[in-house]
Amino acid sequence: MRKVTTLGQFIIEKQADFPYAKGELSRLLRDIGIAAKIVNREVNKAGLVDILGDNGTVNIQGEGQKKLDVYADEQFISALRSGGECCVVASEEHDDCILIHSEISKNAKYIVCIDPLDGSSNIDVNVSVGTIFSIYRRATTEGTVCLDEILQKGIYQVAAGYVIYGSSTMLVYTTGKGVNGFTLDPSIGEFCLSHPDMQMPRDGVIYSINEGNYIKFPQGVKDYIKYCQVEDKATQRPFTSRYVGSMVADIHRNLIKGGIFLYPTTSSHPQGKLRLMYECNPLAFIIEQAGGRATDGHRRILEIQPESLHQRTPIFIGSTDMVEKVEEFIRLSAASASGESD
Ligand SMILES: O=P(O)(O)OC[C@H]1O[C@](O)(COP(=O)(O)O)[C@@H](O)[C@@H]1O
Ligand SMILES: [Mg+2]
Ligand SMILES: [Mg+2]
Repeated sequence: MRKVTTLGQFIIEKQADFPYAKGELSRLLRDIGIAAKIVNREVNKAGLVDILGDNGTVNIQGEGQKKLDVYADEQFISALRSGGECCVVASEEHDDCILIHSEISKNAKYIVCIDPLDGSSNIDVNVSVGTIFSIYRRATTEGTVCLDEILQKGIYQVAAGYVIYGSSTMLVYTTGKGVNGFTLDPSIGEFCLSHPDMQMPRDGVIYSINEGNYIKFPQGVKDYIKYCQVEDKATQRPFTSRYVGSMVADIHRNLIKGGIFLYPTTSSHPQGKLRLMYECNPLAFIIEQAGGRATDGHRRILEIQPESLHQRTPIFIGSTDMVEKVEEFIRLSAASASGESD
């Protein structure tokens, strides 16, 4: 009989890894798990409840909000508000951060940055979507939290994770001591440990990029895509192109099978499309903890100093050998471009 370890049990067990832990982070992760179950319940029957389609509102990114974006946002914020361990939330769906003022959270020291529903373009077509979260700790609980305390480099995350609402629903997270995956067992309503100590293969044969933007990509990225498509048995090329269009789903597949996900700058997104605080930092923390690599083409995503809540960054994330290869192409193309100008 397979031993069942629920997320709650696992979190408590792992608390021992942190001698000074008082259970606050454990309770915060518990609250996120609860909201994920509620969102999962609606996602699973999305066509039967009024949760598909546009919400008729636009977020600060200028993107039309889907009903499920707003619903998921409300569920996570309400769970964090009633849990008492979170003092502020920075969400993709809100221009400014949301201060949590309540009696139970007056000593709360955790900052949560969240993409409540990732892969919005896939909601209405029953393709995997997700939730991404990143957690920081305040240095003090004195006074009201200010923006500088939120705009911390990714290296200072105390935990990060994602939920994938796919053929099964999983929650994958790290607290800086490895990556573990839990699958929701609907029959007991619990996330159960199914993927202990996840390790990302050092190399892979899957590349994941929206090639529809090809002409808008920097030369180094175009060269890398050509490299992936060349016939070469020794290096198992041509590689396989896979792109779900939900970052969580593309990253999760590559975490298990090996591969690289690329979202470079494009002429329509000169800073890149994906958001540093609640998409790139948390997924970079997970992938690095699983033995992979995550950069903006030049430096670690986790070393980028954030300047604003919704700032974007180019991202190259996945199996270390593959990310190093695309960085090499980016360097070479920059070198030859500068060589041209001399
Ligand atoms: O349609 P594109 O330009 O390929 O972008 C897809 C990317 O945009 C996203 O949908 C952005 O995330 P949101 O859905 O949370 O806004 C990512 O999940 C995905 O990787
Ligand atoms: Mg997203
Ligand atoms: Mg989103």
